[in-house]
Formats: sequence, structure tokens, C-alpha cells
Amino acid sequence: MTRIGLIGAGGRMGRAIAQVIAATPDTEIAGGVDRPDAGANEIAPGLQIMAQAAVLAGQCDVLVDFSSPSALPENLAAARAANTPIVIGTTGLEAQHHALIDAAAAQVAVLQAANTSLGVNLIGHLVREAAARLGPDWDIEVLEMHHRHKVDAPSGTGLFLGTAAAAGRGVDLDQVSDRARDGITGPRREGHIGFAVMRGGSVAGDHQVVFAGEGERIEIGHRAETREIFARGAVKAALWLAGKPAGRYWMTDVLGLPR
Ligand SMILES: NC(=O)C1=CN([C@@H]2O[C@H](COP(=O)(O)OP(=O)(O)OC[C@H]3O[C@@H](n4cnc5c(N)ncnc54)[C@H](OP(=O)(O)O)[C@@H]3O)[C@@H](O)[C@H]2O)C=CC1
Ligand SMILES: O=C(O)C1=N[C@H](C(=O)O)C[C@H](O)C1
Repeated sequence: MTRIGLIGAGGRMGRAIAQVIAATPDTEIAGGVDRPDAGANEIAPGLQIMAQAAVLAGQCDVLVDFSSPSALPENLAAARAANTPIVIGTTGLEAQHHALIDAAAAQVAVLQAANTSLGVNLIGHLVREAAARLGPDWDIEVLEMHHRHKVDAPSGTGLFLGTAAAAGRGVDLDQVSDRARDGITGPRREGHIGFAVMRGGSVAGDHQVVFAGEGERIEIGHRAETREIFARGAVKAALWLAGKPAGRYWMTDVLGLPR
């Protein structure tokens, strides 16, 4: 039996993950972290909601964190103190968060993924390949749309796909990304990777990478029809990570895809 500790248990993803855990053999939810009024019994019958990740980390085999960037330092500290592997699905992470993840991975197994679906991780590979083969005269734009509640932009997946495209071209995304355009922007900057963001309704997550050449376009895209695909991937990642030695792991490792 693998006991999963769920951080952000009361959120949209926390609830979806709790349902997948309930349907997965030899897997149980050890407890959750969220606000005290998160509605524990609606998430999973008998679920205990705790205020501190440190307590939960000592009571589970693996932590799964879909909460907020501001909670990440405490969650990583809890994983380190209890030597409990942690899957991080939270997005909106910045350089300082990745530095904390790298430091934690020296001591405990950490898997961070902006998107835990099979489809997105597969197209990440395709985007990298396309960018490597097409050359700099093909303009690359990343488009994404999400539900009206999403608080970070561009999405973590959009940035993941932009990073894959930049890697294919052998450049650093930070040096070439155009994250916003407004007003008299001037012509497109050669070699840059642009991002466009839409928010509305209940969209679970749409992403498209457009390679625009002279007279033709290639579009590589993914549409999430339900949050369950992320939840299934998160539980698969947790079961894979439980018991692994210290290190930073990737969703591609879980799915058997090239990194
Ligand atoms: N990797 C992937 O495949 C996916 C990643 N995500 C990402 O997962 C994260 C969560 O998404 P979603 O479930 O939609 O968001 P929600 O806002 O619905 O859920 C987050 C939950 O975590 C709680 N929470 C946040 N910070 C704290 C804290 N410091 N202490 C206690 N509880 C806290 C929130 O409580 P409160 O609302 O009271 O703050 C909320 O209940 C986002 O970053 C999102 O982008 C989403 C889908 C797929
Ligand atoms: O907030 C969401 O909902 C999602 N967030 C992730 C992201 O930022 O890429 C993954 C997915 O697209 C849904």
C-alpha cells in the first residue's frame, strides 16, 4: 500500500487527485494539507486536513503538491526533514523556486512537472525536434487558454513548451522570450519565442505551438478535456517516485519518453 499525502487537497486538482487515488489499487490518501475549511469529507471520506506539511510528510510514503508557489518552501522543507519524496505540480514557479527544488533534490527524490499528462509530455518532445530541424527563419509562438480561475500566466505548460522549443534551437528561453505585446511593438524580433494567453470559462488547458514559416505553418497542440488526465499522471508519478533515491526526476522518466 502506498500512502499519498496531498498538499492543496481542497483545490480543483487536489479533489481530482483524491478521486484517482480512491480508484487506484494498493494506494491510499494519508491526509491532506489545505485551509481548515476545505471540506475534508467531500474530498475523501474520513480525510484528515492538516495545517502543516511537516506533519503530513511524516505520515506518508510520498507527497503530492498542487497548491501555490508561496507554499513551496515549506513543502520542500517538510519533504527534506521527513525524507519523503515529493511530486510538485504547482506552476507559477520562478528561478528561486527552482533553486530550492534543486537543493532539496540533493537530499530527497523530487519530481517537478508543469503538466503531468502523457499528451503534453509527448508533444514537448515533438516541439523540441521540430524546433531543432526547422531553423531560425521559422517563427515560434506558444498559445494557451485556461479557465477563468487560473492565477499564473503564461501557464507552466506554455513555458515548458517554450523551453522545449528553445532547447531544440540551442538557446536559452530567458534570452529570447516575448511574454507580452501591446501597443506599437515594432516588427517581430527574429529568433524570439512569443507567448499569447487567453483566460475564460472552464477550459481545462489548451496549448498550441505554432511554427510560422514563409507560406506555411506547422501547429503542434494539445487539448485537455478534463483535469482527470493531470490527476492520473500525478498519481502515476507519485507511485513511481515513492522509494526512489535523492535526485531531480522528470515526468518523461515516469512515462518512458526521452528527456
Ligand atoms: N502539473 C499539472 O499537470 C497541473 C498543475 N496545475 C497547477 O496546480 C496548482 C493548483 O491548481 P488548482 O487545483 O487549479 O488550484 P486551486 O486554487 O483550486 O487549489 C490550490 C489549493 O491549495 C490551497 N493552498 C494554496 N496555498 C496554500 C497554503 N499555503 N496553505 C494551505 N493551503 C494552500 C488553496 O487554498 P486557497 O484557495 O484557500 O488559497 C487551494 O485549496 C496551480 O499552480 C496549477 O497551475 C493544475 C493542473 C495541472
Ligand atoms: O491551472 C491549471 O488549470 C493548469 N495548470 C498547468 C499549467 O499552468 O500549465 C497545467 C494545465 O495546463 C492546467
